Amino acid sequence: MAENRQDPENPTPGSPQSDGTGPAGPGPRHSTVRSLLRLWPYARAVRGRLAVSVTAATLGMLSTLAVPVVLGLIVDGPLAEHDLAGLWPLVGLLLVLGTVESALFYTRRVVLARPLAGLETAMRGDLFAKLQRLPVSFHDRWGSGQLLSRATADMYTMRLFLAFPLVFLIVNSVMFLAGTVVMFTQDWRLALIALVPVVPLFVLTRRFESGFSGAARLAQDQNGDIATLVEESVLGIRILKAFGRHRSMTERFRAQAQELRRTELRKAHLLANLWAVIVGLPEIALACALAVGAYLVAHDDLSAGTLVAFLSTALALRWPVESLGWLLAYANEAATATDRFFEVLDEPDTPEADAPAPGTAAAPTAPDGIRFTGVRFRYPDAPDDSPDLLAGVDLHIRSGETMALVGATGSGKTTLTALLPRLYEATAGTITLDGRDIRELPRPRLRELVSVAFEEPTLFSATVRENVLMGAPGAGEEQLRTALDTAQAGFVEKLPNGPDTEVGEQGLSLSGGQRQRLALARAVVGDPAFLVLDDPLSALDVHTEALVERALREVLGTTTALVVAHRPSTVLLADRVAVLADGRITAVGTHQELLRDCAHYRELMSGEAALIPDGPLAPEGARA
Ligand SMILES: Nc1ncnc2c1ncn2[C@@H]1O[C@H](COP(=O)(O)OP(=O)(O)OP(=O)(O)O)[C@@H](O)[C@H]1O
Repeated sequence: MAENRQDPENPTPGSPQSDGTGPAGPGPRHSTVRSLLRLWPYARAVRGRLAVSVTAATLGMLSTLAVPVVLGLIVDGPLAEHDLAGLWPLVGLLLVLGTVESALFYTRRVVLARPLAGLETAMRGDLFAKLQRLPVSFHDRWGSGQLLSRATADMYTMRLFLAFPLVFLIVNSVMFLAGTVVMFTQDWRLALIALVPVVPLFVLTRRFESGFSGAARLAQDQNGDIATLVEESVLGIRILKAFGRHRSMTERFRAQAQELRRTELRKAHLLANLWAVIVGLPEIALACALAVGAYLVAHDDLSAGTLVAFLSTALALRWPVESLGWLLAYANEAATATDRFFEVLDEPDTPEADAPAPGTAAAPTAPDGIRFTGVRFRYPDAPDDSPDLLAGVDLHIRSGETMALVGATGSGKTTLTALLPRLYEATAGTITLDGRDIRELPRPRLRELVSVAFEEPTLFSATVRENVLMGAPGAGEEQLRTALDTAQAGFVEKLPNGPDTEVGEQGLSLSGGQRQRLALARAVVGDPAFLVLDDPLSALDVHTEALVERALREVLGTTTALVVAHRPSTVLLADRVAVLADGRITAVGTHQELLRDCAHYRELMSGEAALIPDGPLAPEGARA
């Protein structure tokens, strides 16, 4: 079985690199707006509420802007004329404006909270469904933490952007334009002075954006790398402890965390620089406007009330301008999260089934068993100068026959078995089941027909029953019991809740042999027409192995099976044995025939055979 675990000392090969150089690294960087526009198909569902939220926020902002105007009226009117009676209606108006503003603020928040939570759920659901559809080769390339961070942190970033920064980008722009118009109506000279910083700020924010978006992408990718490292360390904690590698793993974690810290500091530095200018420049412009305004009031060229109103308006515009920094930062982070989300969603799906060759799709199938004809395969990331791992495999497993597959370690046995349920696609040649090309079968149908038990038995955080019945969702209690009996999984009855006992994450609360037996039960529960077993008994003791073998023989009598075997005892389950070497099937025959005629087979079996010189597996000569 190909071990896809990571060497604790080396990073996941081919996982997306945080420097963007990995196979699944960042795609072409789009502009922030273009990236964010891709969210529209999801945001469309909440467009009505988004509009209500923007409208409420805009009206709230406008009522904020109206306050300085009323203040100006108070200063130039009732205060200048000592008219106390005229003061109260204007004070009342200020109160109304304050109340309206808080009501609108509440509306803005409430109206979006629920639909955006739904939107996040929908996006997360799409991502998960996509991950289930993507081929195994995709998962080989991507670190699990990269996918985890896309399904969690990135989703949160996108939802938060739609809830606040997006609304405020629109509202603040409207407020800025409205405030500018108000300032020009109050005094155009002061308005021009106050607006001088707009040009340098525009140039600066463009520069900031290009620097910040790179850092935001790097930080999000580094977060994914850290998630991968944490996940692998937790899953592999026993190995790390057993080999005393927990300290070196901690060092690696620290190094990655430091890198992330540096990136976050770079982001903070860029933002701080922008902020210093965003806050500083308008303050200087405002001070100039105040000086000029005071001069104009002193020369009776401007009323004091207008100056108060103008300054209050300009001060009310400080928030839309100052918030620009974090709004842009958030927009960039959301654009990066969107890019990362769609990088996964844009990956080509595994087709359900290839177009059947004309006239063959509905062809009646004959009981022909499994046929590999000229099958070739190489992993996409194999070195260019390496030969194909499978270089023309021809093998016929007759209907109802059990064929053992033996070969040196790394010869490609697991890979060959993985081609049958189309976990990988053969690069050339054909594989047929009862005469029908597997590419013509819809994948769900193919996987109903072909059942698999891998050497590394993966169990999910669910009950034993759920784990086993995964192999045949419609199966009932009787089939469950039969499958558990076949796999000699009697230990299940002794678990606290029998088959309804939850097995921990990856079934870690069970022993290796127990997990292997449950995986075997899962493979046989649906009485599959074709069974693939990848060294299914490797973790069992001799006694249990013998019991499983006896029960398996009954199951194997009704199916066509391919069994990867390392040990003679497993080979004995089979009717015939095929030898895989140099990417081809070099010999096929019964165990005895191969022992007699095939030197490579003798070599492969000799280690085990030597241990049982008088056993039924011993070469003729050894028993003599
Ligand atoms: N996902 C993968 N990507 C790239 N190369 C892989 C992948 N899986 C396996 N390989 C390589 O393919 C070769 C064959 O692996 P495979 O697991 O099929 O061998 P095997 O005969 O089953 O070995 P074993 O008897 O040790 O289980 C190995 O050199 C392995 O490194």
